[in-house]
Amino acid sequence: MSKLRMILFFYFVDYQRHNAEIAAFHLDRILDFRRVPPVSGRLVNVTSDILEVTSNADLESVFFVSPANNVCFFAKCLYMCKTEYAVCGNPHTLEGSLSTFLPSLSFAPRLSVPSPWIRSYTFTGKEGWEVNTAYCDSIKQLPPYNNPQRLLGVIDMAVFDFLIGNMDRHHYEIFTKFGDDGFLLHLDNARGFGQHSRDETTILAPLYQCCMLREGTWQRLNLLALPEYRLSDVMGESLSHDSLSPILTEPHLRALDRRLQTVLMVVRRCINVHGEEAVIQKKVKHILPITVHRHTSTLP
Ligand SMILES: Nc1ncnc2c1ncn2[C@@H]1O[C@H](COP(=O)(O)OP(=O)(O)OP(=O)(O)O)[C@@H](O)[C@H]1O
Ligand SMILES: [Mn+2]
Repeated sequence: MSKLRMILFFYFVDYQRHNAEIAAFHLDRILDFRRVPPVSGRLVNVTSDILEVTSNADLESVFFVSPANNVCFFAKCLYMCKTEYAVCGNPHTLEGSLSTFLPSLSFAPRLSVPSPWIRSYTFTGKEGWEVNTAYCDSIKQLPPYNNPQRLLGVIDMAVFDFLIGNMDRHHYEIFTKFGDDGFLLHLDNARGFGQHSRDETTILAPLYQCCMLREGTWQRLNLLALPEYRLSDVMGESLSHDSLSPILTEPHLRALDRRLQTVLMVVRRCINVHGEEAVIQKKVKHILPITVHRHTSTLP
C-alpha cells in the first residue's frame, strides 16, 4: 500500500468502530483521566429499538432493506455519508456502543477547539507542528496555551491518542464553566484501535515537542508498566465486564504495552535533556487567600 493510500485509508475511509469507543472509555478510566463519558456495548434491534419507536422523519428516511434482506440505515452529513457506508442488522440485531449523553449545551455549555496539533487533512498542506521544530515554544505564548494546565491537557490527550492509535483528533471539547482550568473531554474515539501492528509516533508530537507531562500521568503510566499492574492485563480485566466482551483481540491488548513503553521512553529522553524538574509538572496547589483578623487589643 502506498503512503498516499495509507493516509487516505486513515483519514477518510477508515471505519468508525464501536469497540474502539468502548475500549477507549475503559483505557481513559484506567489512566485515571476520566474524560470520556461512560460507554458500554449493546446489542441493538435496529427495527424495534430505533425504526419503530422514532418519530423523527429524517431518521426514518435513512432506513432501507438490503438485497440480503437485512435492515440497514446510513447517516446524513456533509461528507462520507452514503448508503455504501450503511450499517446493517442481521437481519435486525446489530452490535453498537452506547455513550452516556452529556447534559445539553444550554445547561452545560462547551466549546469545540481545533487541536493545535491538527493533521493536514489535504494532500498538499503541512501544519505548523510538522515543519517547525520550535512549534511548542510559539504555542506556549498563545492563549489558552499560555496556561500550562491547558497545554498539559493537550499532552495527556496525545498520550491517550497514541495508545489507542487515533490520528483523527481534529478538535477537542471543553466545558466553559470551569474557565481556563477546565479539562479536555476525550470524545469521539471511534477511529482508535485500527491497526495493532502500527505505532504512529507523530501522535506524540505534543509530548516530544513540549517535553512536559503532568506528574500524575507520569506516575500512572509507570504503574501500568509494572508486571503486577500491566496495562494489557488491567484493560483485559476491565473489558471482560462489558456485555459484548471480548472487545479487543490479544494483539490490540499487547500493542498497548508496547506503546506504553514508547511513551515512557520519550519522557525519559526529555528528562535526560531538560531535567526532571522541567519535564514532570507538579500539580499546582491553589493557595487560598488567607484573611488575617486583626484583634485590636488594648495593651497594658
Ligand atoms: N456523549 C456525548 N454526549 C453528547 N454529545 C456528544 C457525545 N459524544 C459526542 N457528542 C457530540 O456529537 C457530535 C459528533 O460526535 P463525534 O465527533 O463522535 O462524531 P463524528 O461522526 O466522528 O464527527 P466528526 O466527523 O466531526 O469527527 C460532536 O459535536 C459532539 O459534541
Ligand atoms: Mn470523528
